[in-house]
Amino acid sequence: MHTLCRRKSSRTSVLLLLQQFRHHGTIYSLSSGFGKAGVAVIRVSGPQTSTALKSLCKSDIPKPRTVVLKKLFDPESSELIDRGLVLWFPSPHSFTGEDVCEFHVHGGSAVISAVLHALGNIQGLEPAAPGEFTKRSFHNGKLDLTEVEGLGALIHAETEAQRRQAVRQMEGDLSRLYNDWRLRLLKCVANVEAYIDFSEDDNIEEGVLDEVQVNVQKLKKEIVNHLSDNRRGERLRTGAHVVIVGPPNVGKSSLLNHLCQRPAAIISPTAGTTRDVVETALNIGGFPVLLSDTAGLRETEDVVEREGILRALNRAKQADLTIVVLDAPSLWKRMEGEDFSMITLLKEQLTDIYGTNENDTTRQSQNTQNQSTSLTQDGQPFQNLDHQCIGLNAVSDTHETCHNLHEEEEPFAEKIIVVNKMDLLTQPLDVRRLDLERLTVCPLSCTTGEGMEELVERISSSMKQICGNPLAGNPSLTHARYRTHLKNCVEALEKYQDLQNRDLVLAARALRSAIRQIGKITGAVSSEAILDVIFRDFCIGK
Ligand SMILES: Nc1nc2c(ncn2[C@@H]2O[C@H](COP(=O)(O)OP(=O)(O)OP(=O)(O)O)[C@@H](O)[C@H]2O)c(=O)[nH]1
Repeated sequence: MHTLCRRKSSRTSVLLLLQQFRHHGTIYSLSSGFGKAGVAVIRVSGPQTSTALKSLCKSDIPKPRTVVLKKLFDPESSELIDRGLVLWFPSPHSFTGEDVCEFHVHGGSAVISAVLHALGNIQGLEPAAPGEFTKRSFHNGKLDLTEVEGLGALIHAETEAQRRQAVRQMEGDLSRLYNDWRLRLLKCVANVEAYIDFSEDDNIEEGVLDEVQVNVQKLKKEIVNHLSDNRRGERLRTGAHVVIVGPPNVGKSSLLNHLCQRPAAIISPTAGTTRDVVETALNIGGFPVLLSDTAGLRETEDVVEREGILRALNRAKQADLTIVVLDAPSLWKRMEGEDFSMITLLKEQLTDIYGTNENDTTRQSQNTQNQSTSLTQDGQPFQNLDHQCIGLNAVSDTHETCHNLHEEEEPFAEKIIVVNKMDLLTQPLDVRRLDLERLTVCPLSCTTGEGMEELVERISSSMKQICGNPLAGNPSLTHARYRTHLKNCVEALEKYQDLQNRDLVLAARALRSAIRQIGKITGAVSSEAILDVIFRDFCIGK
């Protein structure tokens, strides 16, 4: 235990020493957004900050963390640049942990340029790289990597739910969870190493390994639970994919335009107008949605349209939520006078859309196992028929082949059936009779707007399922890299369990590897290459 701690503390001090030398320059940048604004904030961080402050203000440094109104001058020409607010944050009580100052000036581009130019002329000052202030903050122990990424997510947050999740992460909720796991594992490894070192002298408590085993098992269960989240946190951070599909001319583009309240897609009475995927980002009920309109699905010889249909099916396969649009007049025509159940009818409608039947599906799935693209008799490339299973799963669970193919399918591949153009019906169509388990049917008229509110509510409640409540329970796993490291961690814990009775030295090594994996999430273990990737997404000035 002692040796372990000593080794760790000497490594930590070398790391700290390295970090101190790594970022010795003084950086400056505009920290508020570009474009005209009432106020712009220019930030400086590093050892030369006080020099920069005195040079521009032509006065002594103000009291720490107190706003003062100052005239700002160009140090070279002594010309007045602007009058603004100045703040001084001496190290270590600053965002970066270094000496920091902020100039809050008028937001015109000429003012900003003049202040940046004046700062650039001071010896030792250099423009900041993207995310460099935050990177310094990380290196100085102010934020760990999960908090850094929470801050990044907060800056990019566009909806209320995204903001809530990001604030929680920035405030250290995930960091606390992962650090708790890391500390518990450190305790386990310390006990195992102590057992290895001292057991022969009988100097170690009985049952220490049993206790480790119990703790490892408990921890593994907690991590596995955390991983089994249906990627809620990631979906909330990046946006859930909602895809509109259906036959041509049923009003898919009209629906997209209605939802995003702008003419994003072309609407026309000509069937087959939409050829490619049209994507737009929306906020539905506080959740981020990436909504796609797609080409109408039908048999066609047109090569461009076929490519559009292939893209539509691909998009639908990746969707978190699929909105299948049908049109009420054709649905009504099919129901009129015919005596078959709603399930059969709907199944047929979906089969029409996805153009397959049970036998086809079996044949097609064999095709897809062998090759993703095959040729039709006339030598034309065939679309990847794998996608044609979508929709049928929801209707018939007896579709074994479909099911097998979709074992990997996300559980949130939900579907909503929209019956559009209700305004054209002269006779009532009781769409409630179409309600099926797992499928919601929403009657709608894009022309009159009737049914739109209910549809938005339905999408919104699907989003709640897909993205979860960011404030409830344990914090969500928000980044794919956390998932990778946690999976590796679970594997290492399983390796420990496998080896503990056979080779304790190797088992201890597996435990240490599990600790390293968690350390990589928080940044306790990091490399410049990984940091570069993480900070690359930050803007300049942050
Ligand atoms: N009466 C009526 N017409 C509608 C409604 N929704 C859309 N339309 C009309 O139906 C036609 C087709 O609408 P689109 O939104 O282009 O249909 P689409 O499904 O995107 O068509 P494709 O691009 O061919 O796939 C247009 O003339 C729309 O004005 C509706 O609720 N009622």
